[in-house]
Amino acid sequence: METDADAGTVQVKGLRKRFGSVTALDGLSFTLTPGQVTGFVGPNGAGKSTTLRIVLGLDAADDGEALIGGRPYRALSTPLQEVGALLDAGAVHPSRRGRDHLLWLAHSHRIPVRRVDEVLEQVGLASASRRRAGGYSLGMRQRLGIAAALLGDPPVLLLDEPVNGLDPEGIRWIRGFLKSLAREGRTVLVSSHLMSELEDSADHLVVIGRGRVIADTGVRELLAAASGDRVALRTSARTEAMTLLAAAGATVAATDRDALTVSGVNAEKVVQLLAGAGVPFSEVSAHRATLEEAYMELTGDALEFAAPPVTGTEAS
Ligand SMILES: Nc1ncnc2c1ncn2[C@@H]1O[C@H](COP(=O)(O)OP(=O)(O)OP(=O)(O)O)[C@@H](O)[C@H]1O
Repeated sequence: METDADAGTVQVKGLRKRFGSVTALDGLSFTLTPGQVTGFVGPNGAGKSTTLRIVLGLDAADDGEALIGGRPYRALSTPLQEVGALLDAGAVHPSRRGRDHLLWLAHSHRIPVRRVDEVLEQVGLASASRRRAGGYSLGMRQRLGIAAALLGDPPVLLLDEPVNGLDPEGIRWIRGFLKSLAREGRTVLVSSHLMSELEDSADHLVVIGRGRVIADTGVRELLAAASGDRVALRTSARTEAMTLLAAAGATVAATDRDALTVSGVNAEKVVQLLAGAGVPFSEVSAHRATLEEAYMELTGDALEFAAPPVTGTEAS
């Protein structure tokens, strides 16, 4: 990897792009920093692929610019060593063997052949590397695509929907792998239209909708804000607990036969009140929102294809 401090920084500045009457990008700006997995999230059609294509010099912006290590993609002298990308895992010719595909890439970019075997090993494809790509499963094609992105040992990795179509084992593998790449100090961007896919892997999120940034935030901060002061409570005496907590000024909602969500009173106070009144309980914990909940709260109706909100008791 390069040691240049700026090599891993990706800057997207005021990108605009129209396709006929469709505004795909409407003044999009964000910066990616090294050492983090950034989730690039938005519903279908939000503009994720268009952004990545522009960053990678495959499409031209109408306005604005995208810089990798301070330079536009076309100005990079050794692009594969500066940015690795996975855009379309199906792009490998089916009759080509996995290893040959990487060898061809390595030769054409003056990358040493030993890197081919290193990356095949790294993505867990070494034993299947002499098979033709046409016989690969989707998961194996994704791994080959990631191997190609890693070939030049770049400080920046941009992966468009790498989890798409993977089985649970493949998803688990990719999450851990992306995190380990970020821990090595690389800048990792992974796009997805499903927030749940980024649970446990993203450190930072850039959420977009209709070609604009809706949120640019740390995952921890987002979850803390979405979790609010809600407390989850498990009790076999639901009615008594509800009456007691409501009398103390809390707002209480039943979420299950023996579970309540309490807001307006913190966990410590809930324990104090229940214990003081002799109401039995088996669990009191600060409610931790899921990334999906936080996302819905954040984006609300900003999303083009959001489902109508579920209200009242249906939400439980
Ligand atoms: N080559 C093109 N010609 C016309 N319209 C396009 C083209 N590429 C993208 N668009 C439109 O631009 C908008 C943004 O598309 P884009 O593919 O960037 O979204 P996305 O967030 O990647 O969506 P998905 O999750 O479905 O991949 C959409 O309305 C799309 O239909």
